[in-house]
Amino acid sequence: MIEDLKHLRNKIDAIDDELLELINTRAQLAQEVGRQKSGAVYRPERESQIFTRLQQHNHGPLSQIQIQQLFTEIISACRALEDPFTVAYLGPEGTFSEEAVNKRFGKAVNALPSRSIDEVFRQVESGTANFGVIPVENSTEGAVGRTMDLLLQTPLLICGELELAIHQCLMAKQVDLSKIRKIYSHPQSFAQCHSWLIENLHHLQGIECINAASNADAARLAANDEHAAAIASKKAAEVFGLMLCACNIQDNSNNTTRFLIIGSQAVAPSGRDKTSLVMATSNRPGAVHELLAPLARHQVSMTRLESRPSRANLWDYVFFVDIEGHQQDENVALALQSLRHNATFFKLLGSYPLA
Ligand SMILES: O=C(O)C(=O)C[C@]1(C(=O)O)C=C[C@@H](O)C=C1
Repeated sequence: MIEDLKHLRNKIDAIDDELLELINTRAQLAQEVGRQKSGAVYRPERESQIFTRLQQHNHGPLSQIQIQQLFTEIISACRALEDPFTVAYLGPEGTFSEEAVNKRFGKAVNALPSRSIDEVFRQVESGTANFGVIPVENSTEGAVGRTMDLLLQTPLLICGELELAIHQCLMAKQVDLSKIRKIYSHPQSFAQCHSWLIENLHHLQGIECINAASNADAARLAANDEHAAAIASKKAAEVFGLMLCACNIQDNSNNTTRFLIIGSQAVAPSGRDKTSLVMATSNRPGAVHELLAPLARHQVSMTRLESRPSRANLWDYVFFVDIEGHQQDENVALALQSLRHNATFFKLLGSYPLA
C-alpha cells in the first residue's frame, strides 16, 4: 500500500517536471510572439480561440471551468512576461468588478481600483490604464445606465465581454448572528437578498439596513464594528478579515452580471464574435422598423436592443444594438453600411469575441 502510494507520487513528480518544462517553453514562445507582433499585448480574439480549442479537447476529469481557470493563469503569466499592463475597474478592492478582472485577465495584471464608472473610462482614455472593466447589465436589475451613457461619448472601443455569477455572502467579525444590530450593503445587493434576509433574520425589525457606496465598502464598515454585518462577495470577506456567516444568499440563484472590457484597440475576428453599435433615427411611425430592416436583409441576428434617452432633446432616444458576427464578416459589413446610411446618428462600439 505504502509502496503503491510512493509509486503514484513519483509519477506525479515526473509529470510536474514535464509540466514545469512545458509551461516555461510556452512562456518563452509567448515572449517571442511579443517581440514579433506590433501593438497591444492583449489579444482577446487569440485567447478566445485558445479557450474554445481547449474546451473541445478536454475530456476530463477536470471540468471546463477548471481548465479555463488554470489556463487563464498560465496565459496571464505569459502576458505579464511580454509586457505587464494595467486594467482599471470599479473599486475598491473586493468588488465584483475586481472578480471580473481576475476572471478574464488572471492574477498577473496591475488591477487599478477606480472610484466610479466615469473614472474607469477616464483612466483608459488618458492612457493611465490599458483596459477597463465595467458592468453593463445585470440579469435581475437590467442595464447599467451610466455605462451606456459613457459608451455613447467615448472614443474607446469594446474589446470583450464576460459574465460573472454574483454570489452574495453575509459576513461579520463573528458568526453569532444574534449580536448583529446593523447590516451594510449596496442597495442593489439588499434588493437581491430581500427574501433571504426576511426568512433568516427573524429579529430583522431590530436590525438597521444601511446603504453603502459598494459591497466592498460595506465590508470595510463591518470590519470596524462588532455589531455590524455586511452583504458582499467572498473576496471582500478575505480582504477585510471578516468571517462568512452565510453564502449564496441571493434570492435568484442565476443572478449574473455582464461586464465589458474597453480599450483603444480594434479586435480582429475570432470566429465567434459580436458587434455592438448605437444608433438614432427620426421620430416618426415605422422609423425603428425601417432602421433595423438591413439586419434581416443581410441575415444578421440581433441579440440585444436597448433604448436610452439621447440626453440631447426631450423624448429623443438612442438604440444600443448587439448583433452576431464581426464587422469584417461580409454580411455584417454590408448590414452596417446600410444601417449607417439609414440612421440619423451611428456609432460603432466594437466587434469582440462572445463571452
Ligand atoms: O498570441 C499572442 O499574441 C500572445 O501574445 C500569446 C498569448 C498566450 O499566452 O497564448 C498571450 C497574450 C495574448 O493575449 C494572446 C496569447
